[in-house]
Amino acid sequence: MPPRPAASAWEPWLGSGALLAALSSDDRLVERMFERTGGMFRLWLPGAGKAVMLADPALVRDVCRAPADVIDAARANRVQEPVIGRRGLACLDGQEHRRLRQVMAPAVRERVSLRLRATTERLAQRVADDCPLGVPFALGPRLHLALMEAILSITLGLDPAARRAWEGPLRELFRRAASYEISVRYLLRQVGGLALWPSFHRSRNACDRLIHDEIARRRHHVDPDQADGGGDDLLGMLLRARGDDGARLTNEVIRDQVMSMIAGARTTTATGLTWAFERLVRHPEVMGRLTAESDKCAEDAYAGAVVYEALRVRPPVAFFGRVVRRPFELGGRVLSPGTTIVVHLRSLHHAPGLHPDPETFRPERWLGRRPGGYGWMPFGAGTHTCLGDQLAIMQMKVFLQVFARTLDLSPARAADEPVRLMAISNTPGEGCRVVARRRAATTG
Ligand code: HEM
Repeated sequence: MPPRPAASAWEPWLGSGALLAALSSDDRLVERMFERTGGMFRLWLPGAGKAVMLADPALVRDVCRAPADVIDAARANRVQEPVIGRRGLACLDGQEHRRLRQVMAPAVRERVSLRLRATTERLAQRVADDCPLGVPFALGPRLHLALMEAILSITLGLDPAARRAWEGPLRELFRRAASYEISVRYLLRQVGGLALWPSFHRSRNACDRLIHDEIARRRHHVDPDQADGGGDDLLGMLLRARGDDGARLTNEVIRDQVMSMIAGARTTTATGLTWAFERLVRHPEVMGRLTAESDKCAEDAYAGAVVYEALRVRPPVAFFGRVVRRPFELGGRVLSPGTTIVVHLRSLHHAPGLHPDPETFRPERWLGRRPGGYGWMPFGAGTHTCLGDQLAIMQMKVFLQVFARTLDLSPARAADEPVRLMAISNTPGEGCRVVARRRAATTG
């Protein structure tokens, strides 16, 4: 990043304008603000007040390394509280947060290489086989449905028949939670903007009833003191877990973690995968190399590199946030308590001097090395880093390889799909419109 120019009185106004423009789907102004200000600018965030937006890796590192009594890693996530609940993982801090992460991690981290991989392969093959042939269609919505199915199975072990009862209420709840209405209501929460929202509460209650019925059914039928009593999905692990005092988790705490997992996984991996295909179909040489590797079935190094690169050039989550607890010096400025720090991931990943030729989609840059440090952080960083990172990477690699083995994909239109900011997701404007043809080698 170039040296930071002196702060101007106009900066928060310009910064807020740039964010507004980004929310109405043009984030070029955000990039221009970063160019003007050397990777950090001030703005006002609706509902949160004073804020700075960051894209300078050195400053992001300073924020991520700051001690917990200076930077609050959970407070910025409270905007998720209406859905994931007060005790949802992202809203917690300290000992309670650490303990719950330890309980939940095995469901999505340690099992990733075993049974989940085979299940993911079967799911990806079904989705690839169901794609229409020879006509343009949007691949994204199909990936979203498939990955929702996956997370419901990992979290609650739901089979297809049981899943049908959950899909409607969850869709309804998340439709409201991702709408602009929730931002306005969050802004007005002090005067009852969220409390006085009957349709939202009806949707949430419908989901809560399903979760509590499932908890009750498991508690009744299985002995959670057995090694795999309660099931080997996330819910089973939560039912068997005990707190430091030896007591079991309450139904409310379990409900909040189930919702945290579904909310965390619901669109993120599918959006990342949709972007990976959007990039691949516009880079036939990359697709060719992925296909050659996938045909061998034994390796996935190149598929991994494609995933890392897609998450770099088009991170599905647009930002993550932290809040200042005590006066904090950052890049020559002192941020006062209560200031929200927003890390803008796409600009960070394109910061000058970080990745050579940053605009180019080139998976080769990741061959023989894993991303690390503060210049690649699609999953955030520190104590609140994404719990599903390894699961998401595995799912993306498997889908890419199965699709490459099964179909020839080409873009339905030549131009890149625009990046649309929806809530905090960067989504492909057309949902990745492609034309699929069955690969000659794989037919019959
Ligand atoms: C490509 C896919 C994904 C991306 C890009 C992504 C991104 C993120 C980001 C940026 C955060 C915030 C991290 C921070 O504040 O430092 C986060 C948190 C979280 N994610 Fe993901 N995520 C993905 C997939 C998943 C999946 C599949 C799951 C569930 C299995 C999941 C569950 C969570 C949870 C529970 C948290 C909160 C962790 C905590 O606060 O301790 N995510 N994710």
